[in-house]
Amino acid sequence: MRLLKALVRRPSPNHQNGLLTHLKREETDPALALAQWEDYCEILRDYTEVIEVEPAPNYADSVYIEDTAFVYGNTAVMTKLRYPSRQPEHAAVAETLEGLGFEMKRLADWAYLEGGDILKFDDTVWVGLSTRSDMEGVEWLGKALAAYEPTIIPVPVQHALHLKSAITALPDGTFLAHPAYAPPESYFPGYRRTPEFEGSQVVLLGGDTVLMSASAPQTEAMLKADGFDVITTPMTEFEKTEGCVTCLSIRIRE
Ligand SMILES: NC(=O)NCCC[C@H](N)C(=O)O
Repeated sequence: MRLLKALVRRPSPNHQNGLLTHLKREETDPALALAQWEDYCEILRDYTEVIEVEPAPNYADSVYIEDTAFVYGNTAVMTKLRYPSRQPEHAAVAETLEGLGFEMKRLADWAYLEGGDILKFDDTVWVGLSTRSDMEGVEWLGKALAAYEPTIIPVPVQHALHLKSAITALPDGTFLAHPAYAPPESYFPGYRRTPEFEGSQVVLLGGDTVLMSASAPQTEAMLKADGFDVITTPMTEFEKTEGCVTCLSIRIRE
């Protein structure tokens, strides 16, 4: 589970016009978004090698690089983004992953799957059936990863954009979820309930250290009391277009 590399992509100057599913549009500050992205990258750099994929300034949501690909072992699965406005984001990410030596897999044209819907912990992969990902996507992911024989569990997602908007794993194998947004508890081996929605989204940096949004101070206090090392970073400009700490990077783990 050691973090080896993280791929990131600079925000588009047009980031504020990104897709919205659950939120109303709010003005974002492009300079602040860039500063928040740089802070995020700086934190990742303390823990791993950070690789910047060629920017895609014409694509408003391109900073949310997690949605474009999923890496498991030596395989990189290029996902299939639901909306045409996001589909051109794939090309440079695929090129970067191919250049890193990954075996590349692609989904069938008719399948949909976004990286924000894929939650991996040890040998299990939970896949959200949200408005963005479907059962065809789950099946193609299973085919792409067949050599590794992971357990793949499709999970209904009704109240959040992606599975990982509502639930993420902690280093000890428990899960963090906000009760109002999370999928049914029966799909996971137990939840820690977060007081704030943004508190359910963490990135594992190694050991007991997790990175989370500064928008969830009560969850931060809860995790610290539970013995985790918590690093927070401001994410307000990305939260306005339904992004979070997970979607700003593709993590490559051992
Ligand atoms: N993995 C993620 O949580 N991605 C966030 C994507 C937000 C973007 N505005 C979208 O709706 O596609």
